[in-house]
Amino acid sequence: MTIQWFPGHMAKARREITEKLKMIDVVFELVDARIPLASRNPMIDEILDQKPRIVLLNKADLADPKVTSMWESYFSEKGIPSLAINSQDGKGIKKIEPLAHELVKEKFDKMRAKGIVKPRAVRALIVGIPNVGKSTIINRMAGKNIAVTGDKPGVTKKQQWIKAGKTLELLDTPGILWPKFEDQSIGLKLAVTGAIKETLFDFTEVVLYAIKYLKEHYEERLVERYKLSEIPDDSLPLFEEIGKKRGCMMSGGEVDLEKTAEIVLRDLRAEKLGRLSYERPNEFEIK
Ligand SMILES: Nc1nc2c(ncn2[C@@H]2O[C@H](COP(=O)(O)OP(=O)(O)OP(=O)(O)O)[C@@H](O)[C@H]2O)c(=O)[nH]1
Repeated sequence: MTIQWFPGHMAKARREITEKLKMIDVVFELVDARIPLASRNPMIDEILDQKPRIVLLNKADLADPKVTSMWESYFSEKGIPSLAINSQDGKGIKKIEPLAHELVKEKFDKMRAKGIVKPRAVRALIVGIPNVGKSTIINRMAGKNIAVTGDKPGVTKKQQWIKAGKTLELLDTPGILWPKFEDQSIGLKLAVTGAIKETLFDFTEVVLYAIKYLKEHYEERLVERYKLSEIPDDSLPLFEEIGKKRGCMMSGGEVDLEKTAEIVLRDLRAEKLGRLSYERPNEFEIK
C-alpha cells in the first residue's frame, strides 16, 4: 500500500475535532464491524481524552455475527461501551440514546445540583474514518427530523444541531479521522472492505491477502463457493486454484491473476461467501 495522508490534513482534522469536543457531552466513534481496529484512528484515545464515548460497530449486517460478539466483549473489557448497528436499515440504532444518557448521567446530575443549566438534550459528535457510514447514521438517527433544530452559539462559529432522539442532538458535521496506514495489513483490510477507492490499490495483492485470511477462518466457505477439491497450503496456489475453477486462464495456459482477483473481490462485495469479518480481537493491537 502506498497511500499516505498528508500530516497537514491529519493535524487539521485533529484541531477541528478538538474544537468541536468542547461543545460535546459524548462521542459516537463509528468503526467498521468487520475491521473494528483497522478502521479506528490510532490517535483517537488521545484526542478524546476523558470524553465519554460509545464505539458503534457499524455495517454489522456485513460482519460475521460471532466475531462481532467477540468485539463487543473486547471493548467491554476495555471499559468502552459498544453497540453493533446497521445504519442502513436502522438496526441497533434505538439503543444509542439510552446508552448515551447513561454515560453522561453523572455529569448532568452534577450540573443540575449546581443549578448550572436548564435541562437540555445530550449533545453528541459522530467521528470516524472516511466511508465508515457517518452520513448514513446521521440521516438514520435524524429520521424525519433531519431539519436542523436551530443555531446555538459554538466556540468559533455557529454550529447546527440535528435532533436525533427525544433528548439527543448531533452536531451536523461529523469528525473525519484517518486510519493508520503504516501497518500494511491495515491498508489491505480497508481495501477489502471498500473503505479505500478501488482505483487506489492493487487488486491482486488485496485479494491474496483476503484469501489467506479466509483460508484461516472460513475455509469451508471458500471450498463451497469455488467448488475446490483441494486446498493448497499457500495462498498463491490457492488463488490460482480458484482462478482455474472460474476459467480465468490466459492463452499460455497460466491463470489470469487479475481477472481472478476481480471475480473474488466482486464475490466478497456481493456477500457470496456470507458475512465475513477480517479481524478478530487480539490478532493485533494498534499501538
Ligand atoms: N451494509 C451497510 N452499508 C452501510 C452501512 N452504513 C453505511 N453504509 C454504506 O457505506 C457507504 C459509506 O457511507 P457514508 O455514510 O457515505 O460514509 P461517510 O462516513 O459519511 O463517508 P465520508 O463522507 O467519505 O466521510 C455508503 O454506501 C453507505 O450506504 C451499514 O450499516 N451497512
